[in-house]
Amino acid sequence: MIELSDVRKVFPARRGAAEVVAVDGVSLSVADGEFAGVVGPSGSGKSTLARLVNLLERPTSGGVTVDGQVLTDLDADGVRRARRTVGMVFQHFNLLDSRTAAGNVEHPLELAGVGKAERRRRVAELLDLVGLGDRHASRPAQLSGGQKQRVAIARALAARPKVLLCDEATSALDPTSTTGVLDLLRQVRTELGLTVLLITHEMAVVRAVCDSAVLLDRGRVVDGGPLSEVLTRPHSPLAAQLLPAPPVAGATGDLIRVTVTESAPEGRVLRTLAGDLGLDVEVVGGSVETVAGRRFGRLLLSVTGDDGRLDAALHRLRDGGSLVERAASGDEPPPWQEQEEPAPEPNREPDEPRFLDAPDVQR
Ligand SMILES: Nc1ncnc2c1ncn2[C@@H]1O[C@H](COP(=O)(O)OP(=O)(O)OP(=O)(O)O)[C@@H](O)[C@H]1O
Repeated sequence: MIELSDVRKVFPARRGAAEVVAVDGVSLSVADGEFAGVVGPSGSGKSTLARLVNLLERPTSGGVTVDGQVLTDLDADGVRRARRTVGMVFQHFNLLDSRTAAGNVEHPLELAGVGKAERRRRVAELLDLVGLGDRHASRPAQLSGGQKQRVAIARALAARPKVLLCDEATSALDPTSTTGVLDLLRQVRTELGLTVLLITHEMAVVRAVCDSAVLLDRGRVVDGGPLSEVLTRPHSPLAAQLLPAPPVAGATGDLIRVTVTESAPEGRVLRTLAGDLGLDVEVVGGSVETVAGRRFGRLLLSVTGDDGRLDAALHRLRDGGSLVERAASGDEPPPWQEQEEPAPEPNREPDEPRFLDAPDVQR
């Protein structure tokens, strides 16, 4: 379990630059076995937050507890020992080029003083686990990006950690390798009972693997929770990023956006509007995604009928558990969408479409 309580990290002013409050009073709890995401715009404090969890950065104030141990109470030696319970995977793999795949995985075991026979056994087991049982002798330069990240994951698991921190672990990978690495992370989470904290700017990654997520903005948590709750929460800026909504530009008529879920699926929504209430309904746009293993989607519907029947329709859908909003072509994106985006890196997937959240979301 990971527990952050009111954690702040202030980088002091240096060489004429002002001090930076990178993390500003974050409290966060990730349960044992949970796969949690941290998202937010560039500079919002995601990487700093990850580094606070294993005390690569010491918080300026606040407490960090991992697997029941209050890391912020430990001295430097204690922190070094406790850090073994936290594995870390980075965007650019951070492998030693001079060592083979096996040598890289063996490295933390050497540092921990594990005997040679045990090291060999463990390295073989780990490389098998990540699907590289036949690449022991390959050097990083001979491996693809996805394979390098698999070696890095094996290395992070060498000391049998309880927690795995992944900082943009798939951001340098092509889509196929990304899928393979995410599948592997889910697999090791389940097989080894790990708790995973995954930092990413890619909403598709959160949708694919996370059970929960928090949205950071300027060092603060501005939204978060289990994804199934977030996606049905009115006004949720995190839901707005997670589920692409169809743009309203160019659409005409009375427009409504409906969030569909497994308990209020699109078929039922359309039947209610067209069948029960006899409205003319046109699907203008929309998408349905699998998020946290369940189906969620947002539809933009153009509905024609008199005002009374339209109001009745909105009530009927809300009573049936759907999140419904009226949409208008003048919808403005909320302020958090206007912040500067990170510069795209090579091989990054194109930015996800963004959901334009209307201010009148109601159940
Ligand atoms: N060692 C440091 N010294 C001074 N400022 C720092 C340091 N590390 C990070 N910062 C600042 O703290 C803020 C948060 O940075 P951080 O890297 O945690 O953000 P991020 O959300 O991970 O950004 P990105 O998505 O671009 O990687 C930024 O303003 C950054 O410039």
